[in-house]
Amino acid sequence: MNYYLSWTSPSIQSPQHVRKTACCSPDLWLRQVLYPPQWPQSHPQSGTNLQALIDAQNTPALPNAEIVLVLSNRKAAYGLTRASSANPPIPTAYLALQPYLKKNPDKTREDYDAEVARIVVNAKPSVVVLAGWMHILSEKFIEIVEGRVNLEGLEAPAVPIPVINLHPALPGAFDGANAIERAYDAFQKGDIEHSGCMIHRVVKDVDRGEPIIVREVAIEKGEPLEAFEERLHKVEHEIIVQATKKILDGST
Ligand SMILES: Nc1nc2c(c(=O)[nH]1)N[C@@H](CN(C=O)c1ccc(C(=O)N[C@@H](CCC(=O)O)C(=O)O)cc1)CN2
Ligand SMILES: NCC(=O)N[C@@H]1O[C@H](COP(=O)([O-])[O-])[C@@H](O)[C@H]1O
Repeated sequence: MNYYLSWTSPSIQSPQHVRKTACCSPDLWLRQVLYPPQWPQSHPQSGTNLQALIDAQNTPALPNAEIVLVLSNRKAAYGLTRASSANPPIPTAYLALQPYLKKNPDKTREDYDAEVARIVVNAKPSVVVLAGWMHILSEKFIEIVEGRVNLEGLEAPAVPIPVINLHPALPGAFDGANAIERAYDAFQKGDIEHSGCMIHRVVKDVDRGEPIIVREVAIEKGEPLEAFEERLHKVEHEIIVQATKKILDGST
């Protein structure tokens, strides 16, 4: 069954005209927090996993795919540039936590997550992919995108929307932020022999969802962190497309 896939406010029309969508937003999913070894999110080196998905559109890796919306939680995010520079350009949107809380002093972080969920559900996606999104999503977000909780003024999703995340470590190894650097340091101490990356389902507990694709990545003795990181990112760019396709194909 051929799907016509578009992203973020995507639409997949199968021959049965079942309207499904996959939702991919580098900043919703790829937002990076600034920490020393990482690029500032405005740096042209960031959003590379989004770029992998952009490049995979309408190829055998991701057939009939088209990204239609990119949501950012940072104005300067280079993912926005990647999206608007794509051919055809991909529409973008923006919602950041702190400005939201400043504008809505009576609201909470969970309310912010609910608004993020509103944007996502309004796109009617079949999947939400987190790929560098550095904000821990509350259960409220998950409940809304799965249709278990209704949000005022929001048409609930027809089917639960799976949320998947790209994590630059092996299952249960280095949960949380800065996993690449922590794994590299652990290797230097002789605590691990290799590291890896995975795509897993997103649940309330960070990085503890069911793995979908797991790939080991070697760390070479004496190599600088940057060399390991480059090798790992290359693998990430493969698995993020593969895992998204698996979810959309219903093969996982
Ligand atoms: N409910 C879930 N939310 C998120 C998950 C998840 O598995 N469940 N994965 C993360 C992505 N991630 C690791 O893969 C990750 C991102 C960010 C953090 C973190 O500590 N964030 C802090 C600090 C953020 C900041 O400094 O701005 C926070 O959100 O308060 C840990 C793990 C995406 N969300
Ligand atoms: N815990 C989540 C996490 O650390 N995610 C990491 O953010 C980077 C995004 O890169 P990109 O902006 O080049 O796509 C990726 O390395 C991804 O594994």
